Amino acid sequence: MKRDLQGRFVPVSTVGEKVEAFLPSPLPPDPPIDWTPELRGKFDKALLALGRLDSVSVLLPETSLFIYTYIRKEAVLSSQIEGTQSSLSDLLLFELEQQPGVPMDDVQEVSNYVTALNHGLARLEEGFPLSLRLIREMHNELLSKGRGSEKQPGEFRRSQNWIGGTRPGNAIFVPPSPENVQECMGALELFLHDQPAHTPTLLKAALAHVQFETIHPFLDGNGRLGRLLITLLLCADKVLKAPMLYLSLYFKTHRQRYYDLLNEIRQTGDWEAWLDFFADAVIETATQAVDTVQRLLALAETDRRRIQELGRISGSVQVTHHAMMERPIASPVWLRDKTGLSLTTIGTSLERLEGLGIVKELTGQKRNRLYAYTQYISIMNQGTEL
Ligand SMILES: Nc1ncnc2c1ncn2[C@@H]1O[C@H](COP(=O)(O)OP(=O)(O)OP(=O)(O)O)[C@@H](O)[C@H]1O
Repeated sequence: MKRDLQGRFVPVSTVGEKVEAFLPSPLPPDPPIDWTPELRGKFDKALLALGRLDSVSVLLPETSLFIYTYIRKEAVLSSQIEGTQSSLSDLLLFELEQQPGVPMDDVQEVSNYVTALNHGLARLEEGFPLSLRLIREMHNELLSKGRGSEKQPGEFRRSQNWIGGTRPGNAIFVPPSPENVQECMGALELFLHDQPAHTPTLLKAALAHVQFETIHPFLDGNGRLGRLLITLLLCADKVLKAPMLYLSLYFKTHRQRYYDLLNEIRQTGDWEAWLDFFADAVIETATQAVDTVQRLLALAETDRRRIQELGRISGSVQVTHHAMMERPIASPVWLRDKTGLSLTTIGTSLERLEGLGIVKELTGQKRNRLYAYTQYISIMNQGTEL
């Protein structure tokens, strides 16, 4: 559905140039969303896919083990959109204080993303609302260490920014001036808190993401934070009990269409086209996530049966294997601390797991060895390869 311009242009002077900054109208869209049977059908399908994802993550005890690596997979993907060259294994090695195969700044960036997401989830758990304060706190975590630290972590921008182009004059888009950021974000916060009217969560997440990117409230990290916001909203409103839905891979795969849609909504007011894309993203991503969980569970089950056949020693090998489902790259010391088994027993268990081809030693050294649950990592890795 076509609407008028979704805001107004305000002349601003920046970096010696006069340009038109865009001041978006507050959400929700006016006139309201046109729920054609096709769009309604797609949203119903998206909600169904989310429900399935939520039920596998809640009903199966083992899925809680996957979350650790799953969040890290998202961090890798979301940071890759930004141009960071770090893999899931690099991040897991970094967290074990081992040297990853890529520049430290890159992996630090991915690690910050994990910290930001976990911070947001922990605050929600405490009962803190999804508010501007929480968004700024997460931004602080996202940029506080490494490359972004000079880009005002945790603070809304105090200068004019622009998207695309080398200067404001040839930019694709100039977001609102810094004087208007607080007001725009205040309106977005009201919308998130269902004022003046309730908006169903999935629709809210879709609309808020675009509005957040249009306001571009920070100097850097707007893409990553805007993507985090989607998952956080779904968790805050209990659509998902575990943070299992991440659209980064879909946005990365359909990047041009994603950017075009963000741009076009402002001009044409065609929110429905964006909602259609967003629902497709949710359906595909949630379905893939269920598939990943099922493949991981099947792998774990097959490996457990093989371990069973080891006979008398199998008990401690099972315990070690179980711990490696939480950390698919682990050191013997971490496994000892996690399981309470002795280092000697862990060593023997890892040898047996290696013998079965389930784990692989990574360092080739006699000391400070590291073990990877290779097939598990390769299932998780799908889509993250550079
Ligand atoms: N034309 C546009 N209008 C509004 N937002 C846009 C437009 N093009 C891109 N964006 C958004 O801006 C984000 C990039 O902003 P920024 O560089 O601040 O974020 P980032 O997290 O550092 O980078 P990235 O999103 O590439 O990981 C994109 O991910 C997208 O969400």
